[in-house]
Amino acid sequence: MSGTSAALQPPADAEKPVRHPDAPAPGELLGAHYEQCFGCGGGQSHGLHLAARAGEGVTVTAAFTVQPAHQGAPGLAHGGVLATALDETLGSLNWLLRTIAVTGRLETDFVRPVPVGTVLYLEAEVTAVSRRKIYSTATGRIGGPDGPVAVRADALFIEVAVEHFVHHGREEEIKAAMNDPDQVRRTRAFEVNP
Ligand SMILES: CCCCCCCC/C=C\CCCCCCCC(=O)SCCNC(=O)CCNC(=O)[C@H](O)C(C)(C)COP(=O)(O)OP(=O)(O)OC[C@H]1O[C@@H](n2cnc3c(N)ncnc32)[C@H](O)[C@@H]1OP(=O)(O)O
Repeated sequence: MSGTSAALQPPADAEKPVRHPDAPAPGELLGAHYEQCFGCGGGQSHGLHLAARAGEGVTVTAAFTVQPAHQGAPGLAHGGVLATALDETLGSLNWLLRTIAVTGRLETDFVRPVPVGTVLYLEAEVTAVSRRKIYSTATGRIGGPDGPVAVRADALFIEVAVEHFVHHGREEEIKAAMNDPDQVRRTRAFEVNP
């Protein structure tokens, strides 16, 4: 069974997404938006280390190998970890819009079990934009980039200002991020008007 709730249907006046002129070129690796991110950061030893790559239009691809630390049942990936991989891939689309956004809603279908050691091949696309709301969809395939779909998701991301993190994040990490020139540079790469 699969389906998408009404909250993830773009309104009639939603617009087609526009790739930002300064977006990374198709084929370019996007890199981590934050070194300590569980999804994409290199600084989390049990993280997913998901490496997303810009595609054509407002699309990305990514791959991640399920590790023993990601198990739910014996030898199988935890569903929440797979949802994280989808969430992270969908979030990386915002590099192409040069918009900072957070996940408001994420609806996931788990179609096939994903064993430890499997490479999950992810693809994501922004389908519509309505003011601050960014609608997107993703799939994760196994056995190869054209293999069967194991997981899929639809999502709604909401655009936020950088102050969202400064206001809500724990002070010690926020201070460290603001004092890290590399982090400031990465954050600016997300913003249209840094
Ligand atoms: C140097 C400085 C250091 C900083 C460096 C930072 C690096 C930055 C770079 C990149 C970061 C990217 C990070 C990606 C990480 C991967 C993705 C994640 O895991 S994100 C984490 C999980 N998500 C949350 O924690 C959101 C928690 N929720 C909220 O904070 C709020 O609810 C928020 C911002 C989502 C919305 O709150 P409102 O007050 O701003 O806006 P309202 O008016 O409620 O919503 C706006 C519109 O969106 C709809 N909406 C909001 N939430 C919805 C929902 N759950 N379902 C359906 N519609 C929703 C509303 O109905 C409204 O629609 P209508 O404009 O009226 O048509």
